[in-house]
Amino acid sequence: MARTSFWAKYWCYRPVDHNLCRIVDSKKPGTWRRFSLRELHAATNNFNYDNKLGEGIMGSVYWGQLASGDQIAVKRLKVWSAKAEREFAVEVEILGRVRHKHLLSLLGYCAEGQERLIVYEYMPHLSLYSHLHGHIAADSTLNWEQRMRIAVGSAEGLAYLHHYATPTVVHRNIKASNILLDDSLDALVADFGLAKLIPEGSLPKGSLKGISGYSAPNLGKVSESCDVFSFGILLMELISGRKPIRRVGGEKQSIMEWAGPLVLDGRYPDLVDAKLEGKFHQDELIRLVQVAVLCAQSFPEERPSMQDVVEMLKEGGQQFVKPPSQHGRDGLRLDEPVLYKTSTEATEVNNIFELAQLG
Ligand SMILES: Nc1ncnc2c1ncn2[C@@H]1O[C@H](COP(=O)(O)OP(=O)(O)OP(=O)(O)O)[C@@H](O)[C@H]1O
Repeated sequence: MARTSFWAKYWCYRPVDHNLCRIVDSKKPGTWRRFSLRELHAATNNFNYDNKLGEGIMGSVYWGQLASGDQIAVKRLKVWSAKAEREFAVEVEILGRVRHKHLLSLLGYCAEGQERLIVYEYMPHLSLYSHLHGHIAADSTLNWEQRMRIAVGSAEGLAYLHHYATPTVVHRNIKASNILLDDSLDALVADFGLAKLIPEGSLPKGSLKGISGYSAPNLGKVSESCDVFSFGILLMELISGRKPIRRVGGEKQSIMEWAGPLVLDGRYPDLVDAKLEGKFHQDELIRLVQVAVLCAQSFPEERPSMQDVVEMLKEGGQQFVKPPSQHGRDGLRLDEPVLYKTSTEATEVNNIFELAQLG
């Protein structure tokens, strides 16, 4: 079967959305600078265990407070490229220049002796992971509107990295713990581009390839489409409140394996996190589910670009995936969505679909 093409055909005739180019202003520009090790020791109480926010594959993150009173998060890299201080600084400075309101910007770095540290603004509302599955999950109910804003915001951040940053950046590690939430619970994509600082072979095999359930099945070259796949998983996680991988009867089940039959039966409301107690926006639910399914397709060339994703998430009224009731449960695989090319056709089906499935 010939692959690709829908996106090429559909999107190449669309006017360019210049909004994406315009949203480059950061909420807080922050002042980029080099920190001394001494200053960071003082800020984090000597990297005290009590200050530790968590640990990832590249190192531990500590909460700290500068003499100015500003709160920071300091990532202390445990594995770093043998690059000289100067080279490290150059690479981090490139990342530091990437500024967007939905990207967690770097405030600076420290490279002294054996230490390599990266300094970020501290996000008191922590990560999406903490809200959905972590230690604050029991007390947190992100409502539908907040989830929708997180979906659109993180898509915009990622689209900026893929399409407008100079140089463009493939994130490589999109997941709920790398989506941080600001004071208004808006999303900031964190940790972008850091994988570049890690030398080949210094991490356990597969650690960046997402043992956690976010990684695309297509092996080989890391590209933007791998981020798009992970973003699809993230969307389904945001809708359902489920982890990307669960153990069911001793077997691992991916979130898409769980969601697939529900999507095929058109039971979209059954995908929604029970914590929302049925309070969600039906049209937006359809949009989120369909975009999630499109992003998580097996074949990378069939996935939309992040720019397309932003437009689809923001635009109401159009359906991009033929509803399952139109071609039968056995006829549709998640990696073979049937796509509509005209909005009229889509609208008609959408109406039938809404009446039949959600009415
Ligand atoms: N600026 C920040 N403000 C608040 N919490 C943060 C900040 N940066 C990171 N964290 C939290 O610190 C913890 C560790 O982050 P880290 O990025 O090291 O690991 P991770 O995201 O869990 O995994 P990975 O290493 O694969 O990215 C995570 O829970 C993350 O959400």
